[in-house]
Amino acid sequence: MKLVADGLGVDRGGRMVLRGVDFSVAAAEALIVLGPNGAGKSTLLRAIAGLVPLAEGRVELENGDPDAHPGDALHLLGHQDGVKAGLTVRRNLTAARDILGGDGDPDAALARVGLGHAAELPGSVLSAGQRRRLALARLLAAPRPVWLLDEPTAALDVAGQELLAELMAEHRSKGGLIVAATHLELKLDGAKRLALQPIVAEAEDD
Ligand SMILES: Nc1ncnc2c1ncn2[C@@H]1O[C@H](COP(=O)(O)OP(=O)(O)OP(=O)(O)O)[C@@H](O)[C@H]1O
Repeated sequence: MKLVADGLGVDRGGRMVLRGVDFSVAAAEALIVLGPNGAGKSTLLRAIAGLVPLAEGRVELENGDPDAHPGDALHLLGHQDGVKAGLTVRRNLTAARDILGGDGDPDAALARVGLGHAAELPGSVLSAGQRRRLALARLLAAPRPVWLLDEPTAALDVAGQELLAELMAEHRSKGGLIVAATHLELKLDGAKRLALQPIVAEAEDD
């Protein structure tokens, strides 16, 4: 399994925000996407997930399950944690597993991210860091090989960042691959790097 982008370009609102993006990430590898605000990191993850169309180039999951839609092979953990406020923490996970498929154990996932004590609480009472931990638990409850992580350390305390590093290492050791967008350093041993810069509007020719 390999995630490959070749000459990828994306237009948002009539302006190219990504152009000529090339990368290749194989099973057990990771790619860190770096860049300042507005460089197109989130857009790239959404383009990989098929949530925004490509204006140029291609991105494909090679040697994945030929019968599966590429979107079924990935998780996109975005800025929004996707926590349903009216559901309990456990129900948040079981609902996600029902929708996404998979055979992960929700209670084991909650214990792993340090939310075992909160299983019966409504999602609405979780703190920002707990919401992010619940989003990480979703990666465990509905296992998928490709993790697309957008600023995954956001709201996590030091212990939470250690936990994230462990989960990412375990995922790779099981043959998963990771693309993570960040402003900051991430603990991802041997990761490839892709540096994005905002595309400055080109001067118009008269
Ligand atoms: N729906 C949209 N319509 C028009 N422009 C958009 C849209 N979504 C994003 N953009 C623009 O695309 C560019 C890249 O945005 P993106 O959110 O991908 O950057 P980012 O690198 O993730 O930034 P940050 O570090 O601030 O999260 C920005 O200039 C943004 O204004």
